[in-house]
Amino acid sequence: MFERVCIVGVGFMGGSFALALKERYPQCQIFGIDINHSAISKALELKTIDGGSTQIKDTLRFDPQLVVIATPVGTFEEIAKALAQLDIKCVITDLGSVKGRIVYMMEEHLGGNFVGGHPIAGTEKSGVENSLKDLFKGKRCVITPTEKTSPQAKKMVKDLWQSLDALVEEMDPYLHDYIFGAVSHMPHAVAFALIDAIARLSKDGVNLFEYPGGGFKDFTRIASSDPIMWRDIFLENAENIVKAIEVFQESLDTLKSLIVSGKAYEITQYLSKAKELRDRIV
Ligand SMILES: NC(=O)C1=CN([C@@H]2O[C@H](COP(=O)(O)OP(=O)(O)OC[C@H]3O[C@@H](n4cnc5c(N)ncnc54)[C@H](O)[C@@H]3O)[C@@H](O)[C@H]2O)C=CC1
Ligand SMILES: O=C(O)C(=O)Cc1ccc(O)cc1
Repeated sequence: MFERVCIVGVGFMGGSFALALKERYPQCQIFGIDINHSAISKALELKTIDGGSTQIKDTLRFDPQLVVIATPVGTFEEIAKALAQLDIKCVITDLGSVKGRIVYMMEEHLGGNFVGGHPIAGTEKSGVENSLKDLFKGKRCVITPTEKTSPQAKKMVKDLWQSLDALVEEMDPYLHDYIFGAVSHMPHAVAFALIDAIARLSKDGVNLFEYPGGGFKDFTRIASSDPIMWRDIFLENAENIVKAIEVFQESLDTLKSLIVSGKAYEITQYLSKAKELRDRIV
């Protein structure tokens, strides 16, 4: 089914997508584009890609059936403009964590052949050397077609994700940003901020980072995530994230007041409700 696929951004996600494609379609040739020369050489060395270039114009030479954009979301507009200038006619999709405005902007440049995508699968690691071939298996993948999306392009992207054993769900681009602003982006902001707080609570020669137990490590693993990727997500989905942070601050303030006033019963109620909701997550 797939013979030539081009991946723009050969990092953790682009590399994982390449490995998953290769496993499913062993005959598929994968060409990587990355502004960072060392990403291309590592990917070639690991045989994650079959060819590569630091120049997006080389996409044309490869004549792909599909282009997958896997760079930080802040780079999407310049990449869409470059692909539009090359007059690329194939289907184009992406793996970015923010959709909303971005999807409509990409469509302005690329037309109905663009289909927004977001696999809800990842880790705190970045770089092609950390790529995982089974990353998408059994994981949700949101696609965000609009009224402008070509039905054939949508079908190609949907079928591809299903063939990689992902669980595809279609969603409005702005609803996507509300949901993932709350369940993914805000918790990452909280994890980064928690580390900042612990740094500021360390004092008089006491380095609090020497003492964490498993809970702290579990909770803050995602604060090891790539700063550029997360800067771009925070800026691109700012409105939803700021609202979610405000709601979180209210929840924290409620708990804080219960602690300050020593209301043991109410604290138990608050914690029991949170535990019950958390225990329901599969
Ligand atoms: N890391 C994760 O767990 C997940 C990430 N995503 C999304 O996937 C995308 C990629 O993330 P990662 O692979 O984790 O990042 P990464 O940092 O591992 O890889 C990004 C790659 O893009 C390259 N790049 C940056 N600007 C470029 C440009 N203008 N042209 C060509 N290449 C460029 C970088 O050199 C790097 O190799 C992001 O949009 C992110 O929001 C989505 C789901 C999960
Ligand atoms: O590391 C984790 O647990 C993540 O939550 C990874 C992740 C990061 C960004 C996404 O858009 C989707 C998944």
